[in-house]
Amino acid sequence: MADPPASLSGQDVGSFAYLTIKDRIPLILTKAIDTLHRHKSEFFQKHGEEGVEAEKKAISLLSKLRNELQTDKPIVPLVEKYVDTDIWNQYLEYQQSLLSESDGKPSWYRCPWLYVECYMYRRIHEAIIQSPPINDFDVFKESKDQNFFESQESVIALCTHLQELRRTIEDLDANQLKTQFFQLLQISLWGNKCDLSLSGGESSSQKTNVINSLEDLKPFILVNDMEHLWSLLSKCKKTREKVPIVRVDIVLDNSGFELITDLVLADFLLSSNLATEIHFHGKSIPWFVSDTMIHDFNWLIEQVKYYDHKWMSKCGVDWENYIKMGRWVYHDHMFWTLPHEFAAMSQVAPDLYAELQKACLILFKGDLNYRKLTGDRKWAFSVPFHKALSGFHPAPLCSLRTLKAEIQVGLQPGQGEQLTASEPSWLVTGKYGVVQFDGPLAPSLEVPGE
Ligand SMILES: O=P(O)(O)OC[C@@]1(O)O[C@H](CO)[C@@H](O)[C@@H]1O
Ligand SMILES: [Mn+2]
Repeated sequence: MADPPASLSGQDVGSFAYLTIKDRIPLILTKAIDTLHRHKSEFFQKHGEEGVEAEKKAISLLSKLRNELQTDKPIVPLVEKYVDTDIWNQYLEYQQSLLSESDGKPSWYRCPWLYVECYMYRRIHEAIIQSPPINDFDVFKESKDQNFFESQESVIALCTHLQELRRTIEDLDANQLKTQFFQLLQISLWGNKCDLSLSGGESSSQKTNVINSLEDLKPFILVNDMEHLWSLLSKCKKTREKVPIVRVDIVLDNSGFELITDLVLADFLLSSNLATEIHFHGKSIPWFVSDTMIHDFNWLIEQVKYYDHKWMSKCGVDWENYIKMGRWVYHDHMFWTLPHEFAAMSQVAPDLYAELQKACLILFKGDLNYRKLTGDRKWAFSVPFHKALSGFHPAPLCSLRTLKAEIQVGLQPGQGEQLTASEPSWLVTGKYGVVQFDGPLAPSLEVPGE
């Protein structure tokens, strides 16, 4: 099999990767430092002088990181013992092995963008765990919570919509159910626009009622495989006597409004009997500013449950019950916060790969997951999604992604080039999206070993 294309990297001056490393990541680091500053009195109240010293230490570590990045210093090994420290340092050695003598050391602009961006977030985590007693502080928690509070109107509308849907769901025929399914898939897709790492931490909450704008947004869905998802889940539903469990896994992305859209979709999948259990996969450390951790997941459900709105609090009560009954299960494997492309998962995290193989369908939310599914490489726009997955296929899978990086595959011949000509920023603003499926080929088309 031919070598895959080169990785996106900061070596391409002017590229989105280059601009992210040069401008956006230092801004995110500065905001993290500011957040620590603003919590100084809280740290003092909680921990006395020790808390203030810890804040100072974390800030100096983050400032050092920012300087390394802004002066393109060599990437340095992690030093604090943690569950994944050795894996990260082995990965750095692997990056070194890819460079020739003359290339020099792995550095911020020389290494793949995917690696250095993930590494940056892991270094933020190292700075915090090196600063006890504030070693469990989430520098992004405030902005994740703020995104939820600023999206209240849309959350109320969505929860009301879901409860109305649940009241009538028994009377819907297959076509009506499909229509509702497609609507909630699109709402989950567009919920992905609310991403703080794109906005550099600036607010990106959902201000308008997204349900009313689905028709207007439809032309911006470049790949729409929703029919595949419907036929897959309908088939699973029909074979329930033989296969009683229909499991859908959702690899989460951002907390706040996007997470609400994912929980609403997950509730519908159970209420419609299209699935019998939902498994969510979140991050185990603060990641890409807005990505969901267990404390965000639990906090959000608590907020919804105690919100002073009848239908919203009904959703929160239902969602808490799904978790208690084991119909919703939350996982946070450390693989999701490693730098590896997903094609490496079966080698690096065989337990996670085996877990995902239990699913009838895996939904991958967001842009970073898409970058890892396709290896963040310079594929031609018309390369088939299956090929770009480079053998990653634990189960039928679908990416729900708004485009925020210069990578897109599975387009029609000429479709990408046409967009580049008419709208040069189409790959990176989040304005366009895909619902892109990779499932079992029809048996006659399956070519062994391809
Ligand atoms: O995975 P998400 O939350 O959809 O988006 C994450 C992300 O798009 O934010 C940054 C914006 O440049 C990218 O580096 C990264 O891929
Ligand atoms: Mn994200």
